[in-house]
Amino acid sequence: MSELAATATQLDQAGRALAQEAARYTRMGWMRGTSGNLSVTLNRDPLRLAVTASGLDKDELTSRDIVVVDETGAAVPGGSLSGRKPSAEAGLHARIASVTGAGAVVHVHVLAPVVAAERWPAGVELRDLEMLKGFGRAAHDDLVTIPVVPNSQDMVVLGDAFEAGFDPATPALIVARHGLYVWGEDLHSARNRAECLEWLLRFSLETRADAGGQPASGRWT
Ligand SMILES: CSCCC(=O)C(=O)COP(=O)(O)O
Ligand SMILES: [Zn+2]
Repeated sequence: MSELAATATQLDQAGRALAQEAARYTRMGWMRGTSGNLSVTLNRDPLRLAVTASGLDKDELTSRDIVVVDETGAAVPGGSLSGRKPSAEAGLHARIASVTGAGAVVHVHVLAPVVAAERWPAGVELRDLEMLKGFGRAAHDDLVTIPVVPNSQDMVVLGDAFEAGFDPATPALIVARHGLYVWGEDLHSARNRAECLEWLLRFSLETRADAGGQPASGRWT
């Protein structure tokens, strides 16, 4: 295997999957403008990810608009068929994949997590909701806390903050005033988790009194 630690076929498959998934998130309104980025793990040792290229409209990616990066998020030699740069956030993708063993990492600029982090900057607490099952947790779990870290342009700073608060049972991270990271064994699993978590966060914002929401009866809060 080459320095890329991936065959041309693997790269083509990864590129198609990432482009298709990014277009789907754009249609959902979760990758507005050029926001958001996605990655899949190609190889564990050495760590190699295929990550979306930087600064592109994520609705218009082709299978060539991906870059192979190493464990620091740096492009490996010959890692881009299109000569593009990796996502500015590739370093955090690589850190998450390294620490969690995830097969895919999704970063979206969906609104609810960012608003929730404004309300609960120490972490967003969720409990007793059926949708927690779709997030890989039991609905009856006492408490699930989605960690929140301050935004930074330095992916090492963000990675250190993520790792400091990492709980293996919670496959998500909110970056304050920025967006949401969710991971899973593949893109499909990460998307399911992201969709369920977005629902959970919207529910919290709309029903918790400490977010200015309207509890229906008070019985469940
Ligand atoms: C308006 S997007 C600002 C950059 C960002 O947060 C993002 O998710 C997209 O960055 P990339 O380098 O992956 O295009
Ligand atoms: Zn972002």
